[in-house]
Amino acid sequence: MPKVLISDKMDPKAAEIFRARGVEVDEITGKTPEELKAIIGQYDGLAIRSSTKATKEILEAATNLKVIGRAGIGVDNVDIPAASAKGVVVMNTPFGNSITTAEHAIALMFALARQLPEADLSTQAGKWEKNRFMGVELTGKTLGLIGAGNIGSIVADRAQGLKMKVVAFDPFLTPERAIEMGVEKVSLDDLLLRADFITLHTPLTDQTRNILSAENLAKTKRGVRIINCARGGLIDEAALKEGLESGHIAGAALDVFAVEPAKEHPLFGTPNFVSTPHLGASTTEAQVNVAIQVAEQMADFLVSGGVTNALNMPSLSAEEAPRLKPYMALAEKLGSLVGQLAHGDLKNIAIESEGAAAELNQKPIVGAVLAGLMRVHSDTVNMVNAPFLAKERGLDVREVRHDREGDYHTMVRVTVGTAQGDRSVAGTLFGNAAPRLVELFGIKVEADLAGPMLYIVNEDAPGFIGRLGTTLGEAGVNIGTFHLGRREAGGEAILLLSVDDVVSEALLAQVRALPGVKTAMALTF
Ligand SMILES: NC(=O)C1=CN([C@@H]2O[C@H](COP(=O)(O)OP(=O)(O)OC[C@H]3O[C@@H](n4cnc5c(N)ncnc54)[C@H](O)[C@@H]3O)[C@@H](O)[C@H]2O)C=CC1
Ligand SMILES: O=C(O)CCC(=O)C(=O)O
Repeated sequence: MPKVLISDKMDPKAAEIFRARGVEVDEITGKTPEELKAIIGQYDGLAIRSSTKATKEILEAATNLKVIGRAGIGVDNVDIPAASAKGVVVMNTPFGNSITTAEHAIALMFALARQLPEADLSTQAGKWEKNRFMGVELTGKTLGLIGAGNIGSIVADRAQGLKMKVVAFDPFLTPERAIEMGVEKVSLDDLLLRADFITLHTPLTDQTRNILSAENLAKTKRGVRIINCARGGLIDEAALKEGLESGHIAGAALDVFAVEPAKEHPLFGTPNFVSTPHLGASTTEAQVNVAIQVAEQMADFLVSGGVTNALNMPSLSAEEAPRLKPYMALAEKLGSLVGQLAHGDLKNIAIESEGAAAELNQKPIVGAVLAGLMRVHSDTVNMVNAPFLAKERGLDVREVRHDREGDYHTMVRVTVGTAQGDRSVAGTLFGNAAPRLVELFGIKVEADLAGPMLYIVNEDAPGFIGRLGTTLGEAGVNIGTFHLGRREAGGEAILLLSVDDVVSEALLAQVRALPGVKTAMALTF
């Protein structure tokens, strides 16, 4: 009988479902990492919320673990690469607590607009300070939404009900979806300039970390009020404190902090600062939803092998799995490559298969391309929800099978439509197993897409490779593999290098300054 550990406080429905499905369950919360390490080896499944950190060290000790189920959305407390490397499936429940979290953002917006926490404290202290608390109306104000996904779109809907004007910054929000949501799609600078209230609803990624930096906070309207129910780390907390103290920022409400639990914090006691202890998902309804969902998904997987809402594994039947697996690895890498390289709004995407690939079920291949593409911007995207999210966001997805066989016995090509025109990448499988890039933006180049990489476009000229090698070598960066392609002799050339460590911004700047370099970007796979 499979055995699951519930290591964070979860609605009792989860344990009920596990037992009813024939899964043995222990509920042991509040363990230190060392204590968890000592017991995790007994379990096939680990059901968590946000307190348990499923780190590499814990996973190393998890000798029997097959699945981690997150009763919630964010999986930043799970080391997904380490779990994948161990073959542990990571699942989340992407929609169960969205309404509740959106409502918390709205509640905090009201708390700021009417200084509810301070007014409550003062009134209960017997002060009756009617003249001290002068609020602002929400009606007619502009709400700036950073991140317009599941939760952001519910916040937008509720804010419109309050007669607010909603402007949104989200690189994946298509103009069509913005119209459908009734929001105005704007640049971040425009949002900062115009918003009376700003609310954040993005995951924490390299692109969103510190999105409200000191510099960006300084661009906001005087009197702005800021709400964060997404992830700590999106706002520069020291700059936020300065803004509140100077009066430039009229109020800030944080449900999440860069370091949690935040039992002490420089922001505590700052005027017009409101905080809650990561309560965004804490309603009875949301907790019942996510507990039921996570237990059902994990039990399905442990008892019958069914996969739903996995972040590191496609949904697959047992027969298709072995043939499709390498194709999905290829598809995800190609999606990730175009996601990292193509700039601006993507309007459409075509996934073409030819040769042996065209004979397979295309859905998992398409799902893997979309997951790779969108995971660049949101770590909550998975194979299952990627096609749905693409549709919701108005991304036109085309799936084409070609009967013909070209230069390769099997090939997958991904083409995205951008404002600069179509951008296409293609790959094959070597030995029917190893994913290989074979074409990038019209240039033939063969490469493994793995680990940290460096992408360079340069003018094909003698001496360049030597200069590049010297620059990387002097910075202590070891080159693993080196792949080269060019349109024609003396024309545009592409270099794809795998490197042992992620290339820093400072080193990228040095590479960009080399003669003949047109583009240099760090990529990760
Ligand atoms: N406080 C709490 O208890 C809870 C917090 N959350 C957090 O809320 C956040 C949002 O969750 P969902 O809406 O479900 O996720 P989602 O994946 O549906 O939406 C995230 C949105 O952020 C956008 N985005 C990605 N990079 C961006 C960038 N650089 N700039 C602007 N937008 C960007 C994406 O395109 C996407 O539309 C997550 O971080 C999640 O962990 C979720 C539930 C409860
Ligand atoms: O489980 C919780 O209380 C936190 C929820 C959360 O942050 C999430 O679902 O991303």
